[in-house]
Amino acid sequence: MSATRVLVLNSGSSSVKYQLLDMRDSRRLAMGLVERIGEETSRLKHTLLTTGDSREWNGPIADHEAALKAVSEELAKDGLGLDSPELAAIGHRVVHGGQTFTEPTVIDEAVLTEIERLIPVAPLHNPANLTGIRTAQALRPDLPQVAVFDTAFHTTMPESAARYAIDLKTADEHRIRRYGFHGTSHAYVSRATAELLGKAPEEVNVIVLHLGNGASASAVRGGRCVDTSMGLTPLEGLVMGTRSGDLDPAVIFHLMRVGGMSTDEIDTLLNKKSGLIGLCGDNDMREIRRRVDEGDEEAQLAFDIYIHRLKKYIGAYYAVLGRVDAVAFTAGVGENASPVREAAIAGLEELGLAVDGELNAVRSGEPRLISPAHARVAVAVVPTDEELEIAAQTYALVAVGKNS
Ligand SMILES: Nc1ncnc2c1ncn2[C@@H]1O[C@H](COP(=O)(O)OP(=O)(O)O)[C@@H](O)[C@H]1O
Ligand SMILES: CC(=O)OP(=O)(O)O
Ligand SMILES: [Mg+2]
Repeated sequence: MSATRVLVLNSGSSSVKYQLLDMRDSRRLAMGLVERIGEETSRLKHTLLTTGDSREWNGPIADHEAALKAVSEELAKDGLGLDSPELAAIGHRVVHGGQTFTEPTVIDEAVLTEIERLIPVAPLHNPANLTGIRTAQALRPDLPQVAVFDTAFHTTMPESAARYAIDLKTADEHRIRRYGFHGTSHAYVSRATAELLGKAPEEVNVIVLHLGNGASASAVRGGRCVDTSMGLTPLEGLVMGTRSGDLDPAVIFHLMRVGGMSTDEIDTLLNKKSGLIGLCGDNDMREIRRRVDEGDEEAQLAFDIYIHRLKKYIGAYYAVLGRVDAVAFTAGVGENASPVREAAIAGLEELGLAVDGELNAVRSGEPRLISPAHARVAVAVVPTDEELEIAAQTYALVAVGKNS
């Protein structure tokens, strides 16, 4: 019996998402989520997809190591434990791979050292990713562990997009450049959008809008990323759940000199207390829309700022690409919030962009067009599947070794 299963771990700052897939037919066997790690009210939700049964566990889970052990126990209850001989590999989402990692990579000590070296540029993400890897290694030391990097898809950006206009020597000394993130999602969604249009990825230019709690836009020409909105860290670009996105860098000097704030305080302000939550106290788009519908002015302003920034990036990437075949909305907000899609595209008719109200209101887990028939540019909702993409890349890497 050959091992054909892959466990995918996506360790976030306070959560772990996981999926177990059988790569013979890319079928999901189990999936789940541990959230609020480090709090008293942590929660583990596990679903066995072969039966559809779900279990929930509530109580304190101290750290990512404890979370992964709890996940391993849940999987074992369904006979899918990490000790299974059918497990071929564990695939890990790693957020920052710098310029070093342009491909999925089998993890060894040197790879771990490099991921650790990149912590200063991904302080919310890389430490959690590392704990996930180390815990998984301790549970199955014999198994290949593969890192799939958020930054990899963006390494095709030309220097004109990847460089900041600062002194070259200083930039190079500190490896300051635009890396971009959510690359696994941008890669998957741009390919799925081409498929939806019945074309090969090489034939189409797509603007991908990944709108989750973290949010980023990318310009993809013929399957290759040519620009993206996140930069050195996942703080640049769009307005996000808790992150400010773009601002005048002088805001930081001002807060230090005039506001008397420390570097760490400003870091926390911009990464955790800004964006939608900073503007209106809520970061969940469902809650913000509910408040907007009740006439809440703060929520309306937060929504308007969010949409204004999004629209600016659509225009910018239209100009970068020159010709656009599709704009694709994805992730939690992009897939579910029809008012966001409607407002972001409103007024762009001259660019060939429009949304059909009825199509936009459809709720579905399938890729779908929401632009009117015969529109010059397709507008689409394309659900992302970072876990499937990580599993496919992980399996491709380990299966090649086995079959050759
Ligand atoms: N039905 C919905 N309507 C509007 N927004 C939604 C809906 N469901 C989820 N969201 C938004 O999606 C966000 C989470 O997106 P997700 O892609 O899962 O983020 P992440 O992977 O960064 O945690 C939530 O914070 C919420 O704003
Ligand atoms: C890179 C990033 O912002 O990731 P997430 O959306 O998972 O926070
Ligand atoms: Mg996400």
